[in-house]
Amino acid sequence: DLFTSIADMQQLLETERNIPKLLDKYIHEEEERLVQLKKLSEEYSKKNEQSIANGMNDIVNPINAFLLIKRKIFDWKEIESKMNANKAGIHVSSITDDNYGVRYPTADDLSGAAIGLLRLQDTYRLDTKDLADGKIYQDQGNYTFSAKDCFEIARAAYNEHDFYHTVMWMEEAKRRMDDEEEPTADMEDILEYLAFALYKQNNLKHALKLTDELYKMNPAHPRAKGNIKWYEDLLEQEGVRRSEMRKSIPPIQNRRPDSVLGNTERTMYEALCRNEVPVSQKDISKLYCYYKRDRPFLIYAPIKVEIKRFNPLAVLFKDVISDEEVATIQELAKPKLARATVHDSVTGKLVTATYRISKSAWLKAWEHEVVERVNKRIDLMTNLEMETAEELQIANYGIGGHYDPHFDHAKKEESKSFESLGTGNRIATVLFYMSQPSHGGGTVFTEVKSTVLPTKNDALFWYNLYKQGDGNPDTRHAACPVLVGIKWVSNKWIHEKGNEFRRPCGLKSSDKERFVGDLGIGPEPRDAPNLSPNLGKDVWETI
Ligand SMILES: O=C(O)CCC(=O)C(=O)O
Ligand SMILES: [Fe+2]
Repeated sequence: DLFTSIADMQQLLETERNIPKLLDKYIHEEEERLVQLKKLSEEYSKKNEQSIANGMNDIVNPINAFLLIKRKIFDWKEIESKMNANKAGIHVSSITDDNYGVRYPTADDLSGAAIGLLRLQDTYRLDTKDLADGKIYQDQGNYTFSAKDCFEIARAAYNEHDFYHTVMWMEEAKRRMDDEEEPTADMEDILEYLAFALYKQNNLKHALKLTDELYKMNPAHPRAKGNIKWYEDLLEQEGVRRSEMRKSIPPIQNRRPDSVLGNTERTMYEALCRNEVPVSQKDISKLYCYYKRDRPFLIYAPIKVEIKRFNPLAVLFKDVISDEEVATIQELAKPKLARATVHDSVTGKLVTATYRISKSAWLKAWEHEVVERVNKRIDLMTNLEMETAEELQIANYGIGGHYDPHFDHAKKEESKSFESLGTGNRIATVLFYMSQPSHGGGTVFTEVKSTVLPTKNDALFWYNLYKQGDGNPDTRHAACPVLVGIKWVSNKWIHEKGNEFRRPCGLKSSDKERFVGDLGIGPEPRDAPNLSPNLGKDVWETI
């Protein structure tokens, strides 16, 4: 599953660069082999001339006949092995082998990329023709789709029983075919698939019309005639008279399936991803920024905090990871990137799922000083315990890569999820943005309707659990599919254990912080320098 990460795609480009070299080597070897074969052929024809000159003598004499047969066998063996000694296999496998840096894409990768593209189309409401013209919003790409490309996308949808997109893309393939001087796709295939998808949408008359067209185009088509009869029979069963079957044909009405349209969370997720959900001025007016200075180290190097929303509190730590640190972390993660997994809520085991498409890797503090440094910084940012936190997780999202709405914490009924860690539930999440995709890839909160667009070098933070310990359902969130650009993030999931004094318990779910590090005893940083009461009163004067 190459399509799950951009990092792998970049490696694929590297591999691509090696292909001409490899081809040249192969051609050279083949040329040598052909020279040898040519020599053999010349020797052979010389021998032939001789036996013709000898005439019947060679055959009627038993000794000669024996020698002739023997020679033929051995001569031929040599020729045969030279002919078969084509080294293509070795060269091909060196490109397609898993161990050649990166796996070469397969048909599955192509359909995965196609499905990713369809997800983008739905989420960002992209027009099929625009997309096929290589246009995404204002960005005009360098490439356009041929009829065949559209056909392949439609076929990927068809294989997923997604007839809504099958119709959309087969129609586009058909339109493009009409404009192509040298047709890239097969109109008969398009018509057959399109007809079947329309039948699945209960548009039988239109399916019949297209199949009639197919039959007219090629009366010898292996299935056209049978399909016509099949569609006619189905129409008959619906009570349509034969004389009516080809009249008042309904137009193609391609609506997104109700299963999607009726899903309010999905609809909200997509609207948030498009950043279309307005936030009230009243809510915005309560937000503010402050310098976090409540730790001795931070008095000299305060952290800039931007409160993004309250209830649940979500903040953005500004400029908390440098470009160099990001680059180091990416390099450390690249060789380890593997398709992201999720906890199976029943077994607690890690499994892959279509609702989370990205590649991820875990980095341990001892692997590099940068990782250790970042972990220490998270302590300063959040005031929470790092000993019991999970290792740093690095994620890289590819075409259409996303993570559907979910909770980071385990719900009550999922008690197994973090059992093996023995550190309790995920009390809070830190999400570093290590790149800035130019379109899409936001982090959205579906219950409280907030969108946060990634800003490189910043880290988003929120508490998943109430101070009282229960999971906060308002933290439900998702990663929007990346539309244009690359999305790299790092996650740090902080656990309950060890935070008993760092984040003291509350009694009710309404007991909550107003800002990060709020112990309920100091003034709010909006009104006062954010100095910890534990630092002593005269600290401010000393700096
Ligand atoms: O990448 C994002 O924006 C969010 C990722 C996320 O929610 C997760 O990995 O749990
Ligand atoms: Fe998450």
